[in-house]
Amino acid sequence: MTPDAPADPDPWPHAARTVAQHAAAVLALFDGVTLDAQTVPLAEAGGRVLADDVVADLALPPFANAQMDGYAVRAADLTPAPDGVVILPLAAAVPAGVAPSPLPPGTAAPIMTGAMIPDGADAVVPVEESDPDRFPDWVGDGQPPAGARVRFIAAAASTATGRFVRPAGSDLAVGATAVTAGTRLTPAAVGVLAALGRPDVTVRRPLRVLLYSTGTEVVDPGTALLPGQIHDANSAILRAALSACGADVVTARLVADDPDALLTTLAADVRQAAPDVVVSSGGISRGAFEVVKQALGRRGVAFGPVAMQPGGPQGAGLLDVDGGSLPVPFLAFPGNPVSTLVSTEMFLRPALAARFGAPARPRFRARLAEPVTPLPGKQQIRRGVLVGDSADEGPSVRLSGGTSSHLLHAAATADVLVHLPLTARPLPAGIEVTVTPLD
Ligand SMILES: Nc1nc2c(c(=O)[nH]1)N[C@H]1C(S)=C(S)[C@@H](COP(=O)(O)OP(=O)(O)OC[C@H]3O[C@@H](n4cnc5c(N)ncnc54)[C@H](O)[C@@H]3O)O[C@H]1N2
Ligand code: MOO
Repeated sequence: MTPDAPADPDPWPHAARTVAQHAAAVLALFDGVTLDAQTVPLAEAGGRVLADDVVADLALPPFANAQMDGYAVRAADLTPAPDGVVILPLAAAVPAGVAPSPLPPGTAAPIMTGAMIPDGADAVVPVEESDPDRFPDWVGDGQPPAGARVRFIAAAASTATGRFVRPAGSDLAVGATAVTAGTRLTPAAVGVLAALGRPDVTVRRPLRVLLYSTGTEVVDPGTALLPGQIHDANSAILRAALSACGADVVTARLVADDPDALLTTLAADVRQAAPDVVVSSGGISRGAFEVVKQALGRRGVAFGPVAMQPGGPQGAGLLDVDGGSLPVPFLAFPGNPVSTLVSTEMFLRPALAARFGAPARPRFRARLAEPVTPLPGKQQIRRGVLVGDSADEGPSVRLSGGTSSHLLHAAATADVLVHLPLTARPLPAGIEVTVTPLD
């Protein structure tokens, strides 16, 4: 197969896209991608995206229960003697996990946290408000000896109806939407589904991703380097980021700077692995061996500059490997590792968050700990370490490493991406900038 694209195919219609324009173009690539629903055991559902609303068919809590270890009472029975003390005869103890007998009027039943409130009771007096402030020994066996009584201290007399009672449905009512379709299942959301008694849950299947790291010089970690070779860092970066986004890398390859071979392999992989998106790194700038650009420039993928640093060269489009029958979103990131990392955070993750429920990065403000002069005409994304977070002034950020996109180790020591404003003016220390976490 001979690629029919010239070495440097037409760039974007605009000279350079803005970050927002390219982000919108990347997002639009996913318009035709839908992820079917699949049922998975709840134990495997954390982080997945819920396919359908889950409606509560059980109230949470399912029954009124005690919020404290103490005594189930009728609040109206706590009429104090002149010295403020209340004494009540004791009824059978109520452990958690049983259906108790109704509470005889004028009595108090020892009750444990989570145990069902007996019919007739409407409040719980904590054991600390009895004298002595612990349960009598017989409570472990359940039945009170004849004449057993509890003496409450004066504070207990102010017990109102409902005190330390958790009503049925006070967390979630029957018929309410427990978790909404499209929600990424957090530990708490999985917990709610478990509390509702769901052993499994219907979620969206993961996005299928094909990864291509390009460059004749790039070899797998674990391989001894020959002169001129480097290890493939980009596949590791992309795999980790995609995994955090809930996507599956179905195939990953290292491909040499041979456009014919790349096209042949890519066509076979697209047919076989049926990816939802292909992400490549390298081979897209202005050299003589730009394998991705040369192979795909006339196959639906456009290449050109984005006014961003790092990550200036970009490629994106609907890849056409089979005469248009299998258009697949294709994102071509630049080869420098920090460029791949920043491109992932600026374009891929936001699109996956918007379309498929991947976790979006929160944005927050931090003050520059040092002055910095941005690159004119480009949205510069630096790497930074948060230093100090005063209650009055919020966090500060110190830049980690220089601007160059080969400085991967400096990026690995950073907490955040630092989004410098689009200005050529020097930025003094103390000015606020937007940062996004990098974990
Ligand atoms: N004359 C020009 N040269 C370059 C320009 C330009 O505008 N004019 N842009 C520069 C910028 S900015 C970037 S970024 C790079 C992008 O180049 P490519 O996308 O073509 O990437 P490569 O040339 O293949 O590689 C760049 C660099 O990254 C290393 N690399 C590649 N793949 C990996 C990998 N998987 N793991 C680790 N490192 C990798 C590669 O060895 C190169 O050092 O172009 C500039 N040049
Ligand atoms: O824009 Mo390149 O991505 O700086 O290194």
